[in-house]
Amino acid sequence: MIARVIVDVATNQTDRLFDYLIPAPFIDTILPGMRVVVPFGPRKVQGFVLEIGETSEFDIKKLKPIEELIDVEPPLTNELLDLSFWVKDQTLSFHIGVLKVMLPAAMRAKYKKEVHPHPDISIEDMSPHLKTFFKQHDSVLDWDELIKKGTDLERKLLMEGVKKQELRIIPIVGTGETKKKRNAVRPAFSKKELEQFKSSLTSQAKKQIDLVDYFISKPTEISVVELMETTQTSRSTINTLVQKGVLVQEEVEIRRDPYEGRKFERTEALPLTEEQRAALNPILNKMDKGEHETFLLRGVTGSGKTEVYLQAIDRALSLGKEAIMLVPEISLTPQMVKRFKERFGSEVAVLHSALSKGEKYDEWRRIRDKKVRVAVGARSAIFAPFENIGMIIIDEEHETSYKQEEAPRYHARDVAIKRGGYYKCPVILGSATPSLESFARAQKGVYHLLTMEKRVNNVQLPVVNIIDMREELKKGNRSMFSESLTEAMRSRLEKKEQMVLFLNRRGYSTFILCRDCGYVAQCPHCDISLTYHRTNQTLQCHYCNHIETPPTFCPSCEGDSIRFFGSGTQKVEEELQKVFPDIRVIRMDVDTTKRKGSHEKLLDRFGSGEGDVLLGTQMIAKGLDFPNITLVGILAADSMLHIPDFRSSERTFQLLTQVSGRAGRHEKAGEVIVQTYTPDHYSIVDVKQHDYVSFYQREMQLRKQAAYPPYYFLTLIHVSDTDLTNAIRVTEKICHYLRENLSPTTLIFGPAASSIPRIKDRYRYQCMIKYKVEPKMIKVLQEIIKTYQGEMARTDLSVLIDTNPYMMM
Ligand SMILES: Nc1ncnc2c1ncn2[C@@H]1O[C@H](COP(=O)(O)OP(=O)(O)OP(=O)(O)O)[C@@H](O)[C@H]1O
Ligand SMILES: [Zn+2]
Ligand SMILES: [Zn+2]
Repeated sequence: MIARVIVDVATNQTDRLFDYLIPAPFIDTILPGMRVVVPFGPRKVQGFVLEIGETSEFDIKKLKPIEELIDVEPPLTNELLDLSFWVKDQTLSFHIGVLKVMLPAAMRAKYKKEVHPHPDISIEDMSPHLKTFFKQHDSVLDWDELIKKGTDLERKLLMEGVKKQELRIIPIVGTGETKKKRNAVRPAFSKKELEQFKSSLTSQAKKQIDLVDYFISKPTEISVVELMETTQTSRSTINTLVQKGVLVQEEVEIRRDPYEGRKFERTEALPLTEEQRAALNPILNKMDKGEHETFLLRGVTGSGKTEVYLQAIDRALSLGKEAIMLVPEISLTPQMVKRFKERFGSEVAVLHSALSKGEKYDEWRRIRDKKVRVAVGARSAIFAPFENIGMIIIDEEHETSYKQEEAPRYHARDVAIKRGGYYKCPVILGSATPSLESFARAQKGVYHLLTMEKRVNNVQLPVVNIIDMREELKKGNRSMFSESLTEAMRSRLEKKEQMVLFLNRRGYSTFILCRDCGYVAQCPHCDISLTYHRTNQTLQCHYCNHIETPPTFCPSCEGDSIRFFGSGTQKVEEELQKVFPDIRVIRMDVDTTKRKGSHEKLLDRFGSGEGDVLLGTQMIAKGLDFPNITLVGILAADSMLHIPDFRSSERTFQLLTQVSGRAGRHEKAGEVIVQTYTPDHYSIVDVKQHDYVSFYQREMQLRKQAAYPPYYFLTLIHVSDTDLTNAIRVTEKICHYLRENLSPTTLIFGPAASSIPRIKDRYRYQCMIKYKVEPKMIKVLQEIIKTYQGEMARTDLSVLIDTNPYMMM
């Protein structure tokens, strides 16, 4: 017997199946989808078994045997193995990279496996040899040890035990951060004793008193870190009380189910509005018939798309099937997760990047073991290893985070549709602002278009006012808030209503500039200006992490007119405090949400009314559904328009619409104030009118003129090298080769310097291909990779191909 294996060595020469002999003990147990250890040249490497066969095209005598089975049950299903071939071709990736991206990160490393008697079987009922085996060993047995040390017969018997379900193998996957424990303290005294102790303290021991007070009101265990946070005390104060015997310190296990112990009230399906019903029916119809179709659900913000998703998933479950729900990372908020947990309870697994490796593995395991039937997660959840999928949903389908920006450069939307075809189930792409590609496909009838134009309960869409900031300047208002916005904020503060202030992070960061000579601090390794970070007063490069201290004198003219420009969220917060000294600001940006769970805490605080303003970046644009928000202010609406990317208008329109959508979602009417320097730009005007279709039509005109998607397909080839001339030379050669080999209707642009011509001391060039039909495309691109493979391995040259680019820089 032969196993065909993809080995974990990513070069072009290895990107194919290698044949290995299956040693006798593994013959009955080995299955496609399992990982193995195999000899490869002088090394031992991991690999995935993709096929098992009787014969090899190669000389059997020269084949080497598999050394080890890493998995006892295959982590990848047959369908995912098939899918991996397709993904690798579509994205021009190494096969091994695709297989690995389908598994949770914790499984990319080796892990321990414990052997236990199967819980459904008593040792007495086991086959005789296993019985004696367990009688001899009463401690926990390590699977790999047993396999390594055992005789061939013993190995075979063990394998059979697993197959016959007499044994159970429990993988012990480390969390990566391994420590699963934390320090906690609890009071050793009763409430009365605590009070007595408190009275024995002098008033100098203020911090100790604070701690004692805390435990008088809350006599339960709390982690040391949390205690320090809530009581604003130090570890040493806590230690003092531990030494005095007032508190007991102990190590407690951190539970890996992040939602364990949390109670979710079950919700029932809501009676649908007419529009929701009209959207849901055709989807249910397809599901009942067991047919695949891709639906594009365009529903304005607050139209109740989520309820449609929930009921579609519900139908899949009642048909005995499973469902995958994708949400962009940033809108995978606790609020969002809650809505799914409340409806489907313990049927839901959640996969997102805020989980630790171990937690992610546990959730993934629950899917693979069929313990849950709904997977909610960000991009990679599209590979959830279900085997009977009835529904796949991609919320906010226009989000570019569904495209992975490193190899394998897959788009979750394409994978979703591929899997939907395999399982003959519907796929819903939902958005208030669909991508142009998807809407164009819906217009052509490739996707089935469903529309919801009204908000639930006839709530009105917010009134959008556009403020021309050039006029403000003329009036002499130099602050970052226009008069209208200041007035609107004042009135919300009076009415005790809440507001959201949005600052676009991208293209709008703080930099330093010399007012005399125009010097801007630049990264010495990248052609990009450095960003000023207020918190630790440094200049940082966001591309290579270079850090330096800001100059006090201009390095160029030696003048002292160095100023900080632009406005980050911190700056906005300071300005807000100046105008409204009592305003309570909850700021959400990369700095305030670094710690795990802080995102949730900030939103909870805002939800419970502890803040007047939620101030933030992209992070607050989506998914928020708070009834008391009646004002949304957008500070620099056009900052993204100037990014050199053909999608910049589309992104501006999408983002502004999403942020606006946070206002007035319930009883209270909403207002949006958009501050801009380009009030006449259609992507801003159409936001005011809530007119997606108008925006779509104008943008399509421009895309047509400029030959961009959806009229053309794009492929971008990035060439970079520390050696400038070589980067140019290689790009020239590639362009030449493409011109020779692709059809005459295909447009080839390049070589051109990238819009950031240098990053980390590497010079960057591009070649862009625009095409309509190009059957030879994949072959030609594979040829290019092959040509430069060797040079890339030996030198600093890098040639990257992106067959569906979203980052044009
Ligand atoms: N049929 C219904 N009856 C009553 N309330 C509903 C119904 N459907 C949805 N809702 C409520 O309406 C509000 C808006 O719905 P939801 O958040 O699903 O909208 P959405 O279309 O997903 O919006 P967005 O794109 O802005 O996130 C929610 O509070 C939801 O609970
Ligand atoms: Zn200067
Ligand atoms: Zn840099």
